[in-house]
Amino acid sequence: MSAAARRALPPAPRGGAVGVLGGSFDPAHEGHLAITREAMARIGLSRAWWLVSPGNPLKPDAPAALERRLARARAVATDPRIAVTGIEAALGTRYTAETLAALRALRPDLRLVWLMGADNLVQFHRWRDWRGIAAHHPIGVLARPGLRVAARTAPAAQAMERARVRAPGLLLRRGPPAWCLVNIPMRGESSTAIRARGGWRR
Ligand SMILES: Nc1ncnc2c1ncn2[C@@H]1O[C@H](COP(=O)(O)OP(=O)(O)OP(=O)(O)O)[C@@H](O)[C@H]1O
Ligand SMILES: O=C(O)c1ccc[n+]([C@@H]2O[C@H](COP(=O)([O-])O)[C@@H](O)[C@H]2O)c1
Repeated sequence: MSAAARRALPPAPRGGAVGVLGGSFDPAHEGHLAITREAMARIGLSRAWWLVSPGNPLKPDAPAALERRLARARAVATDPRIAVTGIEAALGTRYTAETLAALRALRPDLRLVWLMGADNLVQFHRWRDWRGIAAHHPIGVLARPGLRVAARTAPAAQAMERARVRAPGLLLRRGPPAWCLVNIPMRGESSTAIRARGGWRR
C-alpha cells in the first residue's frame, strides 16, 4: 500500500460504521449531501466517505479533472462527519470491489457500508465482482426519482432477494450479505442536469 493511499484514507473512530458513497461527483451537488445525511441517520452510521472516482468504468466520457471534482465535493460536503477523498486514484483502482478490498485491508476494524443511488442498483449486475461487494459489505440503496420500479426489478435486486432487509436499521445488525432500499425523501438534483444547464464544464 503506497504512502499516498494511506494519506488519502480519511480518519474514522475505531470500530465505527462508515458509509462509503462512491461517485463521479462531476460535479457534487446538494443532493449528495442530503442523501448522505439521510442514509447516515437511517442506517446508524457515524461517518461517511465520498470516494471521488478517477472515472466510472461504465461511463464512456472522461469526467472533469480529479482535483477540480475533489475541490467542489469538499465545498459541498459541509457536514463535518463527511470526508471527501481521492483514495481510488492513490490506490490505482477504479473498480469498487478492488477499492473496498483495499479499504478493508487498511481499516479491518471498520464496518463499511456501501451506499449508492437506485440508478446504480439497476446496473449493479454489470459491475466487476458485484457479488463479492455484496458478500463483504451491507449495501444501502438510496431512493431516486423515477427509479423505484427499475430498482425493485433490477437483475441484481432479484439475485440478492434473500439478502434484502426491509428496514435500514437492520443492515448493521445483520451484517453482509444484506441490502436495503432506503426510502429517503427523493432528491431531484443530478450532475447531468447541472452540466446540461452550463453550471459545470468538463
Ligand atoms: N439525487 C440523488 N438521489 C439519489 N442518489 C443519488 C442522487 N444523486 C446522486 N446519487 C447517487 O450518488 C452516487 C454518486 O453520484 P454521481 O456522482 O454519479 O452523481 P449523479 O448526479 O448521479 O451524476 P450523473 O448525472 O453524472 O450520473 C451514485 O451512487 C448516485 O446514484
Ligand atoms: O466496479 C465497477 O465495475 C463499477 C461500475 C460502475 C460504477 N462503479 C462505481 O459506482 C460509483 C458511482 O458511480 P457514478 O459515476 O454513478 O457516480 C463510483 O464509485 C463508481 O466507481 C463501479
